[in-house]
Amino acid sequence: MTETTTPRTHRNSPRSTPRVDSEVAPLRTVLLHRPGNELRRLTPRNNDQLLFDSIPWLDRAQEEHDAFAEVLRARDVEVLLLTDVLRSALEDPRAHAAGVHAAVDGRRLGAELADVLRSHLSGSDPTALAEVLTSGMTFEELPTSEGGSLVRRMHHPHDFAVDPLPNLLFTRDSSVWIGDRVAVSSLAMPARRRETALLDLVYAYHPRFTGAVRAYGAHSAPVEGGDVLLLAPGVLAVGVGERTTPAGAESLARSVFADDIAHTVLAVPIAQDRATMHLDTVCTMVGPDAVVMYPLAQDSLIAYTLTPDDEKGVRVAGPTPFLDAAADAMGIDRLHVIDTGLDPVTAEREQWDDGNNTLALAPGVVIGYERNVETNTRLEESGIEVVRIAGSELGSGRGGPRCMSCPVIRESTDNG
Ligand SMILES: NC(=O)NCCC[C@H](N)C(=O)O
Repeated sequence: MTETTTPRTHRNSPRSTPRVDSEVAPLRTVLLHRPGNELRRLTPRNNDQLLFDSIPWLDRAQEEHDAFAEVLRARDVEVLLLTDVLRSALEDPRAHAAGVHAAVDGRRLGAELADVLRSHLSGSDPTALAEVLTSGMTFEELPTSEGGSLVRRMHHPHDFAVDPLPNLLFTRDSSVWIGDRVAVSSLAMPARRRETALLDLVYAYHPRFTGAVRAYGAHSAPVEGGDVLLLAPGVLAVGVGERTTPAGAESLARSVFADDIAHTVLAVPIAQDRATMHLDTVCTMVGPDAVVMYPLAQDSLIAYTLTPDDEKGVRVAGPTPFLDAAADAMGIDRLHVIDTGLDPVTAEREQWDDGNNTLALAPGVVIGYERNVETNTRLEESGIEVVRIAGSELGSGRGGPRCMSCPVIRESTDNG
């Protein structure tokens, strides 16, 4: 299967520079990652640590992902693939040096092997470097060298000299556009931390993102994009749980207030469980004033309301029920919850399979996994168009269409 190398240019879009103000305004450009050899690194011994629930079948996962990308292109969405933009960015010698730096972990390799790997990667072309950065490298794949490194001799040949990044698939989490600024996430789990360096160099050196101004600091307290919902222009909800920490939510709020790109941040506690690792696993927006939400969360979600104070600090109010706090901040009467009306067992099963993790293509039009039959049916009964995609393999990493997509351009909300 060949990889799309040239993103298709969208038509009829008045907006061509990155900007995202809402969850549901018409989607124009999105960053995806087509799964690659990094998934071949998963074994029953490492999949827990690498945050996968089983061992995906790569060929089928690629087919499913290609179909996902095609659904987007068919709706006139420009699809940027992370591997393509990473390779292009690595053409810049400064990005190449940053990539080599990100790959070589001297603490793991020791001075001698670190030098060997650094010099090997410094001479490699952008495609080869991108492959190592995404798929990692085992000790047996390291370049040969003179002498007898203790590190090389004592490691198992299949140990990772450079860790693979199978969760790159979930581009939602590693960066998030807020207005015309991009926040490169500070990812919480060790298995995902190196993703920050890759997104950092893409946004710094890919010509498409020249001039992109940053929000938040990539090396601040953990904030993951799956926890960040742009409820309305200037209003963010930030899940705080297994990934985003209270300190992360507070410092993101400080940063967006200082940049004047938001006026309210709702910090929403979520259970510290794998099933609810991000806010978007229990709640996503399907219309400008409507969400689909895990029924068991509907009455229990609360929010602390953060606003800027006069001293350039953050005022904290609440907690109050999330739906009330959200409607208040959005300036609407009510944030409607689409009633999926599922019995508790079906609700739990479909939540686990990312039934609530929809990606809005436009107000009232979302992409969802086909397997969540009942959630999708109830959404349609409420007037939401659901474009179904297969995800039997993609879902093994526990992420749905929203998790697998980072919107880069959405149309202005005036017409959305
Ligand atoms: N926003 C999301 O919920 N993303 C899914 C991330 C799944 C990935 N295997 C992880 O555990 O981080």
